[in-house]
Amino acid sequence: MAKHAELIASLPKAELHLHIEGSFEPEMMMQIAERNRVEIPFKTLEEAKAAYNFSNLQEFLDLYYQGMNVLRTEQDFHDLTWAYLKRAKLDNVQHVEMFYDPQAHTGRGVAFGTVTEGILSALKQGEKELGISSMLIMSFLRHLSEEDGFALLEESKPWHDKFVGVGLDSSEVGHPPLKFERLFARCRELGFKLCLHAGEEGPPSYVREALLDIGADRIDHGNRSMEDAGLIEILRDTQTPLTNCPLSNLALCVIDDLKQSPLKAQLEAGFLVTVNSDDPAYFGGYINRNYEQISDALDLSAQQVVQLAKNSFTASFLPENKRSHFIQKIENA
Ligand SMILES: Nc1ncnc2[nH]cnc12
Ligand SMILES: [Zn+2]
Repeated sequence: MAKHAELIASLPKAELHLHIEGSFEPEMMMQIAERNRVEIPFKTLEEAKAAYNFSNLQEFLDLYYQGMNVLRTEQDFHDLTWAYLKRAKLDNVQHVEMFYDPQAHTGRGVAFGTVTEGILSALKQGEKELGISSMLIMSFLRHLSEEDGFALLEESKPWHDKFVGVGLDSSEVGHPPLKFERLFARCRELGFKLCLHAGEEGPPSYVREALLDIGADRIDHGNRSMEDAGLIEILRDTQTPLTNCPLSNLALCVIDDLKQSPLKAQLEAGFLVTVNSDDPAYFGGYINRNYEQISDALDLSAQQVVQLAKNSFTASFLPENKRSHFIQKIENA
């Protein structure tokens, strides 16, 4: 058992970096494939699990996009989201800011409204029945063009009040934030928070672009920021949140060992860093397992674990009164 397992289980947490399509467990994938009569390349659960094996981001993404191909109906998206929320509840997640990738669905003929309404209905149910508050972040796929991004922004117009922000994900190297400079400027004008994956595989210059040229409100991953002393200073001084995903970093070979994670150094440098699960069905663990494994690997103190849980609310897009409510709850725990 992990050293701080009980403490971790007891702490209220916010999950700020979670792709709902990355919570698609192979069991559910097989059920939905059957229900929708969609062919998948696995005959058994064992075969599916054996395929969840990758050595970089692109290998993972190829599987991730293939897996979500079985999702076709509003009910599918509802079921996927509901399953995640029930699982998150077990880990004492009390607030989630969830990414989804509409272009990965509209690009194969599933309507934007089908995807979005399915997710939203489950989030509403999660609030009511599980007491988990939630916000939705619409992500742009960075391997597609900025023009495609503008088309998504237009298509999503009737739902703009349902999103707290927009994101940028998928294949990082070769697709720097500045490729989407005009798109994010427009999103900022529309009042969206900006969350960009940067510095996962890509160089520190991508984090600089996200932060200084685009004006990101949060950096997703940001591991490679540690290679740039100037950037370290900026991240500390601006308190721009970083959403670190330890088991994702390990599975995608961003690090060879959890001991190489920058998380402790970032905490000790005074960054507003958080722990998240990214794509938990693919990377071997939901949020508590991420906290447990990284705490053991880096020998984090109980105080540092508590700090991470507090950071998860401080770094959220919740209004100040709600953030301090949760932080108070942690202090009283
Ligand atoms: N870790 C990750 N990096 C980039 N794009 C993603 N889409 C889903 N998970 C991702
Ligand atoms: Zn991610």
